[in-house]
Amino acid sequence: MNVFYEVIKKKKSLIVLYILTGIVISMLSALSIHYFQRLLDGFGAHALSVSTIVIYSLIMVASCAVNYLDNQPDTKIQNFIYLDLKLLALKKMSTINYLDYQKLGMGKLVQQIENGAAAGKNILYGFYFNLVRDIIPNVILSLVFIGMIDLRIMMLVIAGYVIVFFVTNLILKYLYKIKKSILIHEELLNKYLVRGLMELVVFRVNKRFGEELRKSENASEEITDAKTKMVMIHELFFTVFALLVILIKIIVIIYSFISSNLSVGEIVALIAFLDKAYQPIAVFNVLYVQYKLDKVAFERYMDILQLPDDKNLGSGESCAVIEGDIRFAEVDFSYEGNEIFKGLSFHIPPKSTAAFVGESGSGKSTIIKQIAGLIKPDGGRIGIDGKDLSKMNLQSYYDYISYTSQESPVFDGTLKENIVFDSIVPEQDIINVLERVGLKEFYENLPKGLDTQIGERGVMMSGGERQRLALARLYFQKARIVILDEATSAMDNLTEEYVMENLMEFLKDRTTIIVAHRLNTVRNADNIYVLKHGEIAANGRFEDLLQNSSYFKELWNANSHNTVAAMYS
Ligand SMILES: Nc1ncnc2c1ncn2[C@@H]1O[C@H](COP(=O)(O)OP(=O)(O)OP(=O)(O)O)[C@@H](O)[C@H]1O
Repeated sequence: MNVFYEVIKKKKSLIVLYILTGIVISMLSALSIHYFQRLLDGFGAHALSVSTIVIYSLIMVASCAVNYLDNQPDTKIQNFIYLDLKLLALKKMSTINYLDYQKLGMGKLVQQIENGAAAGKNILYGFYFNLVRDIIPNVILSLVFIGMIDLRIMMLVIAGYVIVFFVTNLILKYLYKIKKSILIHEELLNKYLVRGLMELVVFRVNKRFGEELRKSENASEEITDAKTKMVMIHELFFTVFALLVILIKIIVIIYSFISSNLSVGEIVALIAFLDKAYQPIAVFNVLYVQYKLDKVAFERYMDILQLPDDKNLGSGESCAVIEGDIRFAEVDFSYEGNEIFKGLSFHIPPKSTAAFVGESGSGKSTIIKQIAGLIKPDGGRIGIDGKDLSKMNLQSYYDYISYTSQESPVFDGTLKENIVFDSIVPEQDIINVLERVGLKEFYENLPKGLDTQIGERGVMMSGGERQRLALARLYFQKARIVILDEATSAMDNLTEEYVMENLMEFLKDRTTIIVAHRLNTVRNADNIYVLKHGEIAANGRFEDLLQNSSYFKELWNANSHNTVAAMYS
């Protein structure tokens, strides 16, 4: 599997060392039984040699030392496999086709990645590595040493293996079904959990928690029952297996007694080797069953990794957006057959401010995502500085655009880091910007000023403060095209007016695109596009629209505040 190769290739030498150490441990273990047999026979015959005692002791000491040293690669390998698989999922998110990403539910996705990474670790580390460095060497060495004592007993042991494999395959089919049900219910449970954590206020006030808890309890009961069933089936297998080994041991003892051609040392060694020959097979069976079941979880993880990438992220023409000229020419777009735009055309000249307004669902966000190259048109053309966006390399395009949404993330770090990241900027410049976004007072009240920790581990910020923090970042970016998607939605009118006035002044030589529900936000835009069901119902400056577009007036009046404002205008 390609994904395993991706993980392994980073730590090739560590893995080779780990496999070799495993083989050495198996050899030392077999040799220790062999020399123990020689010790016993030496005792019995009163002919114990010093060299046997010395070699036996050295084997035991070496075995202790290698077992201890083995912990280091062992711990490293199992952790990095698990974590690397998680990182691969994050890497996938950085290139995944946006529309496919939208279809993935967040809670389920997190659990799918969690289960998949754990399953991948079990498959690679728990199954393949165990097989190569432990199970195969132990089985081969035990059979060789048993064969050296008696070939017929070796054949009996091999016959036992066939029975074990037969039984294992029988139970596997049944376990598959149970495992799939566990995974589905675990993903569901996680979905409810994430939803409950993220929507606490909505769920509490709307009294949704009761229903969510009921569904979660059902899922949790299904998981518990299915897991218990799986353990019981596994344990039944072990019990049958232990009985089989006991039976073979009794046959060997009776056979040795009747034929009376084996020494006490040989019988003790045979019993020990029988355990060594079967123990890895028991382990193998558990691992094999687990491997097959883990494949179910791993396939679900691979489904995510195999989702298509946005092809424009890795290929296409590199570009330099100098002007910031945006042109939609006859753009068509549908979401799975549901038509959103048909022949949509408009032009946003460089260094102008364009705004998109309109009722919910009219297509504003879809246009923004198309300008950002996330959603591709089905027909028509989007031109940036005259070049076809669908032929551009988005990685180079993203050097020139910035996107700020209403959900402004606050990162774990200081106020300064949250604004300029790791750039070196004079503190006074940051303080000046904080004033322009109306956060001066907020900053002045912070215990350590710009070095105060905010976000998860520090000061919590209100929705409006977070949005102003996100806007402060814009003052330190050099994007030619700036997208503000409901970026001031959580601010009060006065604050918004102050912040936007400063920001528009700062952005006057860039192309700025604003999406807003509150029409006040876009009052000063050069061109306002009024969208209705995916079409441009009207466009122009604010005052002109108010006079000439009945639909815009309707939108303006719809807001209670605006209604009052309109009465006095
Ligand atoms: N991923 C999707 N799959 C299917 N339909 C979608 C998807 N995203 C949006 N839509 C539909 O496309 C239409 C336009 O959605 P869009 O998000 O662009 O509207 P909007 O004007 O930004 O709405 P709002 O103001 O509520 O954010 C809506 O009818 C919406 O239901």
